[in-house]
Amino acid sequence: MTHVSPARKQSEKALYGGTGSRRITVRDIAAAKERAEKWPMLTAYDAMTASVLDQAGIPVLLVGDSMGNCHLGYESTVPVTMDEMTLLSAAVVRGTRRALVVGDLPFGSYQEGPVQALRNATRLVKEAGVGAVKLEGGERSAHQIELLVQSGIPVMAHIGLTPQSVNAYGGYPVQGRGEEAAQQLLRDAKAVQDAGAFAVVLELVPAELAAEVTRSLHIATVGIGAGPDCDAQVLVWTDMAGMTDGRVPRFVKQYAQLRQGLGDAARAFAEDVVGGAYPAEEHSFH
Ligand SMILES: Nc1nc(=O)c2c([nH]1)NC[C@@H]1CN(c3ccc(C(=O)N[C@@H](CCC(=O)O)C(=O)O)cc3)CN21
Ligand SMILES: CC(C)C(=O)C(=O)O
Ligand SMILES: [Mg+2]
Repeated sequence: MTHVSPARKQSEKALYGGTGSRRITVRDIAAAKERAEKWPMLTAYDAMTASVLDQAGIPVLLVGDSMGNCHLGYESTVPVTMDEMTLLSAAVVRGTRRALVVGDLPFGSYQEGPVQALRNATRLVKEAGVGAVKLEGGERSAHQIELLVQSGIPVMAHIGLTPQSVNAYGGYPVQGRGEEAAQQLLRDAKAVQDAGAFAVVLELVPAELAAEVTRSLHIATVGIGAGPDCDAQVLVWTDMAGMTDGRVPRFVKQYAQLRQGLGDAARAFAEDVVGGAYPAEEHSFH
């Protein structure tokens, strides 16, 4: 007879602040919605940063295609490839023990249709070890979401502002303003829920509309620039920690000034080397 230990049966008490050492799953996300419990999500692009965020108790880490502009030096998320996503997603999985790691499907990796989406999502699950994937689009991506979910791959959807369409928008404008756009957002939200998504990112939509979507869905909403009433909130980690160079979007709150701190450390090291203060006796061997 199979013995199921109490530890294994025990479900996660809270997504943030929970004590469980096993990895968070999409079932824990569903349970948090039942408890009306809010939770945080951050992006991560490498094992070291991911380990810091994991040890801080962040329950869900997104290997965002924002790696394009935040980590790889591209202008936007558009050039990011499946090879890049797979490499960095594997690093984030290796750097974490508890967080659910979600991998973004990059531009061009799912737009051809459900079969292409399944091929690329399967690669992220098998080669990188992610627990779920994310893709952009509401009604327009419902068939992709359906096949992935039917195939056993949990999907986080992403509606409102979908940054992979930056060339069509001509920028990053707020979405869902006006009655017609609001109705479309509600249809998109219902479509991804019906397709089987376990959560949906709402990006850059009016707070009142995001609250209405959150009330009308049984899956979790994850807001970014979508007001305070979503079930969860996500930020790009470099924005949140003050590491991003230059202007950050209005919805960002900076909780540290790592860019300043790292620059200060580099300048102090450089001055010590130039002035002969480093290495000192305690750093030397005889
Ligand atoms: N560092 C970073 N942070 C992000 O949040 C992010 C990325 N990169 N790359 C991918 C997308 C692009 N995102 C963006 C980029 C710019 C704005 C922005 O500046 N929006 C205007 C609103 C304009 C309006 O009022 O219509 C703003 O002032 O916030 C928003 C989201 C969100 N994502
Ligand atoms: C901002 C989040 C939702 C994202 O898609 C990303 O970082 O790529
Ligand atoms: Mg993304």
